Amino acid sequence: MDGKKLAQEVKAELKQRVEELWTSKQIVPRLAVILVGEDPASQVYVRNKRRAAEKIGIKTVDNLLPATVSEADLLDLIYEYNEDPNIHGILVQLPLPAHIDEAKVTHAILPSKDVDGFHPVNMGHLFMNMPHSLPCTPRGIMELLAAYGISPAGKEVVIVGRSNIVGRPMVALMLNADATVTVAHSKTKDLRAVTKRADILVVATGRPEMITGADIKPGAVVIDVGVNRLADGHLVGDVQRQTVEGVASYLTPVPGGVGPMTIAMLMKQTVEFAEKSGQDGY
Ligand SMILES: NC(=O)C1=CN([C@@H]2O[C@H](COP(=O)(O)OP(=O)(O)OC[C@H]3O[C@@H](n4cnc5c(N)ncnc54)[C@H](OP(=O)(O)O)[C@@H]3O)[C@@H](O)[C@H]2O)C=CC1
Ligand SMILES: Nc1nc(=O)c2c([nH]1)NC[C@@H]1CN(c3ccc(C(=O)N[C@@H](CCC(=O)O)C(=O)O)cc3)C=[N+]21
Ligand SMILES: [Mg+2]
Repeated sequence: MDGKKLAQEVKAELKQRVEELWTSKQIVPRLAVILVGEDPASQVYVRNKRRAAEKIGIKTVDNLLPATVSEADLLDLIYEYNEDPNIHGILVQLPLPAHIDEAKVTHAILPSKDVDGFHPVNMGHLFMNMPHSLPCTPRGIMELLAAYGISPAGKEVVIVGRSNIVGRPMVALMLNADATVTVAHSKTKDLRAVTKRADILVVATGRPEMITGADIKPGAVVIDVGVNRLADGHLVGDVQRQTVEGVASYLTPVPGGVGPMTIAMLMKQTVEFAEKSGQDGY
């Protein structure tokens, strides 16, 4: 499944919507990105986001804060963006340094500007199938499946991983799409027995190539969320491509699968918020 190609198509459509927003309302979508510390992987994401935004016509306001920044100063920056009517989306790159409370920061972002969909209000709405903001990675996966004509309705969907960023919101989106959902994690007994049931398997563990061909039902659709940088600089997923390829009907590559879709969905959410600005919010 070619996430890179689909992401290009999504971004081309967004570019048109951004032009229309300017013509009709003289609004430029603006996204504030906050990165704390100098984690090299995070810097790559921030750079990719900035590049995608530039192409579409979204303005990004990048804040690269030192790892030593205080929680109070970080919160103050968020409050400023909450108040600023020209900022439509706020994203704080996770994980944060240990001295900063991630929950406190996530909860400080105004739900109406929460492009990641991580605020408990947005997460709650999502689980009740009344979403305001959709987490980018799971949403990108749903759009990939749709583009390939794969409907989760009535299917056995197994999600490996239960993080707030990927696994949990993925559960909600799959349930909202009428799948029968099973969630596996590090305490799951006999993981293979569980993954082998899946018609659609979503893997988000951060364990390089942990899922192999022996873990898959023949013909399954396999979505690899993992992005693991090996010591030799090589990028691999959580799924072992060589052994899974021959067993699965579809597999998302790493790189070029879920990653580019995540960025495209971040752009989409920002444009949607800009389009809604001035309307009844929260
Ligand atoms: N492509 C993209 O857009 C994105 C990619 N990623 C990538 O996806 C991966 C996962 O990210 P994230 O969800 O943030 O990771 P977390 O570390 O937050 O969560 C990992 C989850 O996997 C579970 N897990 C870990 N080891 C095993 C195991 N051996 N068997 C079964 N379950 C296991 C954990 O279980 P437990 O809860 O019990 O600890 C946990 O729920 C990473 O590689 C990350 O880089 C993440 C976000 C976006
Ligand atoms: N608040 C927050 N929101 C996030 O969405 C978020 C986050 N924090 N912290 C980190 C994870 C990870 N993540 C990725 C996004 C894009 C790629 C991506 O574009 N990957 C490319 C290649 C990247 C490369 O070459 O390194 C690909 O898979 O083809 C990867 C990973 C978003 N995350
Ligand atoms: Mg922390």
